[in-house]
Amino acid sequence: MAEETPTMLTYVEQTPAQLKLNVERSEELTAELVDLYAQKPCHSIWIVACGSSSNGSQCARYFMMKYLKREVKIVSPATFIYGEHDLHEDDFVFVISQSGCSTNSIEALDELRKLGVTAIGLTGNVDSDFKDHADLVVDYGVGEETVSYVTKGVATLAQFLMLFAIEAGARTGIVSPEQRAELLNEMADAPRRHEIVQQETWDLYKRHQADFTSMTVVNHCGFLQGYGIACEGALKFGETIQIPSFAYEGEEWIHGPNLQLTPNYTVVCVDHLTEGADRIVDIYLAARTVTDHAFIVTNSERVDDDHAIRLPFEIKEPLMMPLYVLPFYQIIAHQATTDLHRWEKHPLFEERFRKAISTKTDTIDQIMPN
Ligand SMILES: O=P(O)(O)OC[C@H]1O[C@](O)(CO)[C@@H](O)[C@@H]1O
Repeated sequence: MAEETPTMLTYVEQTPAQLKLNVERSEELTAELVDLYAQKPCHSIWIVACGSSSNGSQCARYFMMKYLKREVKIVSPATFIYGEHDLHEDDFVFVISQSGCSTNSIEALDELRKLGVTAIGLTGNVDSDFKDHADLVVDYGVGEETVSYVTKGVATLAQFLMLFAIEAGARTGIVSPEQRAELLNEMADAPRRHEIVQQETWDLYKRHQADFTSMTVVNHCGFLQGYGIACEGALKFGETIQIPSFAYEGEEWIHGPNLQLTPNYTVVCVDHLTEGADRIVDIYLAARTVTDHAFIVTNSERVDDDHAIRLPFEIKEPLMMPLYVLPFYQIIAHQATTDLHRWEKHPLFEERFRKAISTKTDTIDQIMPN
């Protein structure tokens, strides 16, 4: 029997097993990057990445800052190449591309070489074009993912960056052995939590299928790691459902973009579960006064269950939550696109835009044929 073509959902469902495998081989998985990091005291960390690779980094950013006690800067490859590359001599820089085929990320590796800096490329495909442009190619451990609307790759990237922070922190004496053990122990529960969120999302989707298949404009809000998750949600909804979909830091949303709110808008909030959590709930409740199409990931009792995704487990380190909250967005993006028969793009986009400008090398057709 012919094998079924994998979909986004195939890889959402594979994510818990990959998260489990990777946390169990934390030290080995991150060793190459940790060795380089520990060679000399680091000033700041720069991550150069676009799209989901940038969002996965945004999801891990505050965890990395907390456990490495360093600034972590995320810059898009073009911005880096065109001018924002004034590196301090002790800065630690790497470029991320899951496919290893994004032309802007490949050029950022070339830019690093021009600047005389070791060009480190973090990727899910070590045999991609990255290998011809990097001094060191590091595999972040996604396993296989052949669908270009990446899902497993985003969660495992965020996990890799968090594991890197734990192991580099432990190696440089910032993270104690007890802290390391506690963090890895909680991360070992992320696969189970991921499965719970998958189920919660299917329940929410079934209750609100009419809402999720009638969205016209979506505004996504969150703070800190909640903002990272919202950024990835905005990208996925935009890429797949093909509707205007934007992410805002919560307070930024209510300082302007909220002025366009109508009962037709969809608003999605992600509670980051620490200081400021009340504020995101306030923002969600304010949005609900105008539109019924408002949803939130939260454990707050101020919010009714009907519009909420709950996280019914003991969370000690909320900065880790992207590892198991991302499927909320991924499942809705997949299912709404499927229900709406919206996988095809506009014919002029296919015929003209794709020919007018490219963002990936030709190798992408072998790496992500689906
Ligand atoms: O991580 P990569 O492979 O560089 O891709 C970055 C982004 O490019 C896209 O494939 C669009 O070209 C996005 O789906 C993806 O998030």
